[in-house]
Formats: sequence, structure tokens, C-alpha cells
Amino acid sequence: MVDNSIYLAQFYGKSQNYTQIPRVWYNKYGVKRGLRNEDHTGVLVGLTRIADVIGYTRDEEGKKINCPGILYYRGINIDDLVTKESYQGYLYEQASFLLLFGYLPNRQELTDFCAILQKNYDLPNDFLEMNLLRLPGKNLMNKLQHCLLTLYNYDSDPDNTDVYQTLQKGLNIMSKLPSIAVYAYMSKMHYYERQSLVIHYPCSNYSTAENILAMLRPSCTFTEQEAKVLDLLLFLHADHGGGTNSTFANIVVSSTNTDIYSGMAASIGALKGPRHGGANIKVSLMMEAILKEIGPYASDQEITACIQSLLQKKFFDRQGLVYGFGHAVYTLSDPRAELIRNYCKILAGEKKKEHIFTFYERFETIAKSYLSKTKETDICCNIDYYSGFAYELLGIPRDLYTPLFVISRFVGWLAHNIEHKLYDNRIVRPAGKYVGHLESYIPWEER
Ligand SMILES: CC(=O)SCCNC(=O)CCNC(=O)[C@H](O)C(C)(C)COP(=O)(O)OP(=O)(O)OC[C@H]1O[C@@H](n2cnc3c(N)ncnc32)[C@H](O)[C@@H]1OP(=O)(O)O
Ligand SMILES: O=C([O-])CC(=O)C(=O)O
Repeated sequence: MVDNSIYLAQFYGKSQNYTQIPRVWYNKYGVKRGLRNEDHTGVLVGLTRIADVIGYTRDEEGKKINCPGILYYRGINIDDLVTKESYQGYLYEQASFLLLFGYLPNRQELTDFCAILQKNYDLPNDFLEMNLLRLPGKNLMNKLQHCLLTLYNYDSDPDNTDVYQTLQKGLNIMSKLPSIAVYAYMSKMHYYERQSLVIHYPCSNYSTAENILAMLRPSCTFTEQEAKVLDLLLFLHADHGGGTNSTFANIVVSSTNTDIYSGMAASIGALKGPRHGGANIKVSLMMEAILKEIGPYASDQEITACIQSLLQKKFFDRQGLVYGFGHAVYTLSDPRAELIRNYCKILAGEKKKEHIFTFYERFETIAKSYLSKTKETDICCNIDYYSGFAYELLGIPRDLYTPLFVISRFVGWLAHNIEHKLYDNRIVRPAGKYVGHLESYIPWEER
């Protein structure tokens, strides 16, 4: 067979004479690259009453003043929801109710809401066999997208985008996501890693967190403490305002009035990216590589040298990023990372992994100060820095870290999708300026 790849390389090389856009032009035309202002804050593109993400304030002149991070779900500080909550084990379901309906449920309302989710836990007949066992996927995020798009075919009125229908369809998908993610993992392991296939049905009196643990473990068993920690992790990932990439992607796509399955698949694609939710897997791989290189008792100098090699694209995936650090809004701290760090400390003690936890903490301190100094801006660790370690301590496989983010964030996507439909409802369509030349058509014989 003729190898045509050389031609493609030639076309691509030649294209550089025709397609370049100098970086300075973005300033010249006032383009808000990445929808960011000069000071890196986000351009205002929407209004929301669902969540507020605070990483800085403004002084009287409008100058940005960095501050410790705070996250509010419907105006309630997440720290309060965690520390003042006595009804343990259903934090994620409570937050889902709060994010969707705007107020905290009473006990009866929470029970009724959980019953709606639990009634929908089971997958449609043959879904498992046809879409997961017969068609294993090598990446679970892509598999989740595929399964979501396939659920469209099981819906008798899939293109109905009425707000109430969106809510119902959304809750139905949300209930099924834990089984889909766990089965996608099991079928991947069975097919690609030749492991035994373990399939447990979801249990209709379990919370989301309990179900995930039960379906994942051959024995179906878990401790109350483990379920509470996973519940807390799901709670902490549930929403992050309308500006975060995967939620904005959802708003962009669903503003065309397309079906909910397409909108959610787009969000999953966005969340998969290693600069967004996919960072939790990258952090885990990066820390594994670092620990292999310098060990848990490395000196501060060795840790700094590792960070330098990461930034200089000499180590790990050579992308120049220290995963788990930096944020578009948070500056001095991400409140979710603060909470997860505390739980990691407790779990690490129980699992005899204190030395690894201590290493994570030391790496955090050094990376935070080094990155802030070299990038001349406050850079803290984000939610993805400790979440993978927490999942690892719970015995959850790495492949499932970002899918767990999907399971949790789905409710945030749904709430924003509905809010946009109700109150904004204009198709998202910004402008792009043409900066090429006008050219004359060149006849074949003159090219
Ligand atoms: C759930 C989540 O999505 S949380 C984020 C998870 N992602 C990661 O952990 C990946 C690593 N982090 C990053 O890539 C970035 O910090 C992002 C994408 C999260 C935020 O990026 P930005 O909003 O551009 O951050 P910010 O404006 O503060 O960055 C300032 C500079 O520091 C750089 N920077 C920020 N974080 C990092 C990092 N972790 N490693 C290397 N460089 C970084 C930016 O690239 C930017 O450089 P530039 O001015 O040359 O473009
Ligand atoms: O807000 C962001 O840009 C990313 C983030 O932390 C999230 O989506 O949880």
C-alpha cells in the first residue's frame, strides 16, 4: 500500500505560510482569549443563582485582591454543609436537591427525592449486555459519552427539551450513571486486562456513594466511614458555577435546543480534559512517577527539582504542567481541596499511608510557593490534587476517578441547563473576527 502520510506532512508544513495568527493581534483586536479579562478573571457571560465561586474580591478601584477560596451552593457555604450536617451519608443527594430546587430539603423531601433516584437505578433491559459487555471501551469517559448518547434510543420522546421534561430525563440519567460507570470499568478490565468479570446489580435502598462501593467490590461490602467519605467527595464535586468549562459547554450546546443526551455528552468530553476534571487521573500518575523518581522521603531540594523538570517539559508527560495546581478563580486556596486534605489525613492514618500523605502535603507547600513565584500570581492546589489520593485510599481504581467526577457534576450541569433554559434562553453565539487577506481565485493552470 502507498504511504500517503508524507503528503499530509507537506500540506501541513506549507499551510504555515497561509494560516498564522500572531499572538499580538489578540491584544490589537481586544480578543478575550479563553473568555478571560486582562487580569485573568473570567468574562461575564451569564447570571446564576446556583453556585458562587469566590477566589478574589475587588478594591474600590476595581483592583483584584486575592483571598482564600469559598464555594457556596445556593448561597450556603459548603464548609457549613459539611460541618453542621447531622444527617450523615446523604450529603450528595441533599446537595443535588439544593442545587436543583434552590432550598434545603426537609427529611421527608430528601427521602422522596432519594426514592425518585433509587427507582431509576436499574438500566434498561439489555443495556448492560448490548452496550457495555459486548462493546467494552478503552477509555471510560468516552464510554460514558457513548452510553449517554445510546440512552437517547431508550427514551420514547428524546428530543423533548421542555424544562420539566429536562428535569425528569436528567434525574433518570443521573440515577443510572453509577451503574454505567462501574460496569464500563468492569467490562474494560475483563476485556483488556483479562480480569474476572464482576457485575453486581444496584441496590435500591443504597445512597449513590454506597451503591458505587457495593457494585465495585466483589464482596459488595464497605464500611460506614468509607461510604461517608465517598459521599463527601461526590458532594464536593457537585457544582462549580456557570463558568467552569464543562458546564459552560453544556450551556453552549443546549442553547441550540438540542437533546439533553447530546448536551451531557459534550460536558463529559470537556470534563475529560487533563486541564479540567481529567487532572485527577493526571495527578495520580504524576505523583506515582515522582514518588518512583525521588521516593517519599525526598528532600525539599529534590522536590523543587522535580517541579522544575515538570515545568521545563523534561519529566512525566512533558506538557509543562504541574497537575492539581492552579485555578481560573481560586488564588490562595480551593476550599474543596482543604476539606479533602483533612479526610486524606484520617484515611491515610487508617491505611498506614501516613508517609505518602506527608509527601503530598510537602509537595503541595513547595509547589504552591514555587509556582506562585515563577508565574508571578497566586497558585494553590485545586480539588484534583487530593481527590485521586482519597479515591486510592478508598480502594477505587484510577480509571474511575474522572467518571466519578461526572457522576457528581452531572447534577450541576443539569441545574445550569435548566436555569439557562428558564431565564436566559438565547443561543450562545459570540463573534470571531476574520483577520486573513482577501485573495483572488487562482485558476488551476496558475497554481
Ligand atoms: C476541576 C478543575 O478543573 S480544577 C483544574 C484542574 N487542572 C489542573 O490541575 C491542570 C493544571 N492547571 C492548569 O492547567 C491551570 O492552572 C488551569 C487550566 C486550571 C487554570 O489556568 P489559568 O486560568 O490560565 O490560570 P492562571 O491564569 O492563574 O495562570 C497563570 C499562568 O500560570 C500558568 N499555570 C497555571 N497553573 C499551572 C500549572 N499547574 N502548571 C504550570 N503552569 C501553570 C498558566 O499556564 C499561566 O501561564 P501563561 O500566563 O503563560 O498563560
Ligand atoms: O471552576 C473551574 O474552572 C474548574 C473547577 O474547579 C470545577 O469545575 O470544579
